[in-house]
Amino acid sequence: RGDTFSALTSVARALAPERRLLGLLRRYLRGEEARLRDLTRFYDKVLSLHEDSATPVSNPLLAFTLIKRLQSDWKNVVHSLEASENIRALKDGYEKVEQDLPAFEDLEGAARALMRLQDVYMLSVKGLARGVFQRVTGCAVTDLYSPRRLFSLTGDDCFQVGKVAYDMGDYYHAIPWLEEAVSLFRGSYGEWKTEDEASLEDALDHLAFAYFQVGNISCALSLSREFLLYSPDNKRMARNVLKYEKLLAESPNQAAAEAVIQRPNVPHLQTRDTYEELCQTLGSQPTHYQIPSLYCSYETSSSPYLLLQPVRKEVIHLEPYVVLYHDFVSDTEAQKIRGLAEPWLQRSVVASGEKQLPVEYRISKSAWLKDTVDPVLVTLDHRIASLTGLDVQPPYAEYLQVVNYGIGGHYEPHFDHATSPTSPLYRMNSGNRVATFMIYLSSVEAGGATAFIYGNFSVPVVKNAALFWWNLHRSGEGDGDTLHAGCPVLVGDKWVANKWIHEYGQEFRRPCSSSPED
Ligand SMILES: O=C(O)CCC(=O)C(=O)O
Ligand SMILES: [Fe+2]
Repeated sequence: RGDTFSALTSVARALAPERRLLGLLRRYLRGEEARLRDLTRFYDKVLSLHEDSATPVSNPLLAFTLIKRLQSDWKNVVHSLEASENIRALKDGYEKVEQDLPAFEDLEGAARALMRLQDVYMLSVKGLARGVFQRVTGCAVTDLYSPRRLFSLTGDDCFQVGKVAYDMGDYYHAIPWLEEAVSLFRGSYGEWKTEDEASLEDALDHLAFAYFQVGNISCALSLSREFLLYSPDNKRMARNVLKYEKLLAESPNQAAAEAVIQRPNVPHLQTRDTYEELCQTLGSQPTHYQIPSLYCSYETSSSPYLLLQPVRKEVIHLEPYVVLYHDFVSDTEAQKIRGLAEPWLQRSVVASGEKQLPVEYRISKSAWLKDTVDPVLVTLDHRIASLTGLDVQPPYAEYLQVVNYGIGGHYEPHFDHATSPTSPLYRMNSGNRVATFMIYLSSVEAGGATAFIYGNFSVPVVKNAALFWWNLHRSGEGDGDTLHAGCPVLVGDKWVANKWIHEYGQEFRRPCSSSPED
């Protein structure tokens, strides 16, 4: 529980309990409909007796039934247990499903994901609430993705996102989401929805306080006044209005102060702008293909295997050296590997000192697959070895790490190699991670590119292709230029597999050098 949002397969699995709940609600509705039909029948019957005859009691049969109704029928109607039996069945059914439902941390994780997508892709909250994925820069509006069917959010949906930010003191995100909630609630005022947690008053209350927190007293005041229109007896709000009026009277220019709210701190601040720009290109490099040293070829070199089945190789970048091997796996192989990993997926962790921890900057689940699990993994190892010329037998390479990203799943700029001597990566006793071989096991609809920050390029998710790069210089020194990231997935189910190859075992395959530049 609490780990549904961090992989899309887990999110998909949450469809099952909802289908069970739908079944329960359908049964409940059928039961209640039948009950109300029967009550209506009784009502109509008695009503017609009152309307029909002039002296309904002159007939002894009618007189008898009047007495009987008042003595017995009405009591049975009013004290009927059917309604409570129906609701009991619904509640019992819900309790059985409850343990399979996402936890509050999932709601938080999913809400943070929407905010992340909003930030990295510069999406407008208004657009998101209407179901469109539009980047807004100044007056220019670009569609980053056009869904086949528009799906819009309700006031309560937007309130919940805003509330997650609000509770973290993150007013930068809370304000636009609560603004949207207020505007949607205003538009549907008076239409009560059973499923809603919040109302217009709640949204106004939170938004007013958020504006107060960032120093926008005049907005706080007008929202608080609007609140009092709906709940005039609220003492706390009345006190707030007085406080805001006093503050504004003391320093009237507060009214005009439109303070610029800073986006809350995120790691890698210095590289964040480049990272986000690279993500926004969604992997397209307009100028990149004009450089002659970057080329495509058929790799037939080192191994007889490749002569029989050449692999299309695309040199993407030289320093750091990054190549993309197209159609490295088949659709069947990709599907097979995803299926092997699925039951073992666990929240991804990162090395932090000597420990491994889940972090906000890596949102995915992953599983390690040993070669012995399935012959397809052995085939894959042979193929990697023949393409790279490196030894990928344990302990010279790690098991295959299969990764499934979650809602807005990402991996912010990082190095694959260890940057501290205490890193858990050294536990294999085969040195540092000299190279990364990463296979795209799925496509995505939008987002999820692999961005190389200092290389200033990003690679789109190309299904079945594999990306290769060296993490270390020939001297064994980490190559700082390999700082890279998995951009947040905007729309889609992204899967990758990592094969990390270590230094030892490669001495004659990639001879070392003392020049730090190599
Ligand atoms: O998913 C990606 O595009 C990059 C993943 C990555 O860098 C990693 O798993 O270490
Ligand atoms: Fe990486």
